[in-house]
Amino acid sequence: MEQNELYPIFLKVTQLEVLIVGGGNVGLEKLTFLLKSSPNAKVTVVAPNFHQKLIELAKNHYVILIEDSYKVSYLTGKHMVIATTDNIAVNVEVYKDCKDRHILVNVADNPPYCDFYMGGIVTKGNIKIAISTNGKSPTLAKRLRQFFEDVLPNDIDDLAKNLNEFRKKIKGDFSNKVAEMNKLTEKLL
Ligand SMILES: C[C@@]1(CC(=O)O)C2=NC(=C\c3[nH]c(c(CCC(=O)O)c3CC(=O)O)Cc3[nH]c(c(CC(=O)O)c3CCC(=O)O)/C=C3\N/C(=C\2)[C@@H](CCC(=O)O)[C@]3(C)CC(=O)O)/[C@H]1CCC(=O)O
Ligand SMILES: NC(=O)c1ccc[n+]([C@@H]2O[C@H](COP(=O)([O-])OP(=O)(O)OC[C@H]3O[C@@H](n4cnc5c(N)ncnc54)[C@H](O)[C@@H]3O)[C@@H](O)[C@H]2O)c1
Repeated sequence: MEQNELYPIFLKVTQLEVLIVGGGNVGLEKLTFLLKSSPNAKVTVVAPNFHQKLIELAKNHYVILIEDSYKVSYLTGKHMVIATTDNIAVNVEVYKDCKDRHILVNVADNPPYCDFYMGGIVTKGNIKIAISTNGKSPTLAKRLRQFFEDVLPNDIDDLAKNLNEFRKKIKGDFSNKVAEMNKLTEKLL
């Protein structure tokens, strides 16, 4: 069976600088899901025109809008870039500029021009699940996200917090804590 070899990491986007190039439908979609997962993410969006809903969304978050066409200088200080313009040549230019500077880049909806994919994301308090279909079906990623949002109980967060409290109370060294935590959670599955 073909295996998904992508390596998921959970980025602290409050202490990273994210740039979105293009502010249309796709830019809005990517920003919406980024902020749904990470409402305090620091994001800059550069485009000559912005979708009205993107302007509204930016107002309530740490999002800076720059009304301009893409220029390489906008990459300065950025860790991660998502290109969403309707101009393929511009998206490829962004991709190449980022590769030259070792900046992680995603050309939305264009898998060969992605260092990383955006995933379907489920958040319940401290618990977060990220879903990838290896780029095979974004629609399936969306459906799986909806499924897990529905079936994961809201009090899963209480469980995480209680286990955190319990761990603090266990006496002994690290290996003793591991053994106690495993014994307590044995029946969870
Ligand atoms: C998960 C999600 C996250 C997000 O966007 O933040 C996401 N796409 C979402 C929705 C969605 N996007 C599209 C449709 C219509 C489906 C269709 O047309 O078939 C729908 C469904 C809908 O809207 O209902 C269009 C589309 N997307 C890609 C292609 C190209 C291709 O498939 O080859 C095309 C066709 C473009 C064209 O026709 O030209 C590619 C990518 N989209 C990814 C992520 C990455 C793979 C993730 C994975 O591994 O599964 C990847 C590879 C790169 C990337 O963009 O990072 C978000 C759901 C969020 C949620 O609901 O939770
Ligand atoms: N709309 C969709 O759901 C969808 C789905 C799949 C693929 N696509 C493709 O994705 C691309 C973008 O689609 P869209 O619907 O977001 O388009 P759009 O027209 O809504 O938005 C394009 C955005 O890119 C900006 N832009 C154009 N040139 C730029 C430049 N030089 N620098 C910075 N920003 C620039 C525009 O100002 C605008 O904000 C298109 O190529 C489209 O074919 C769209």
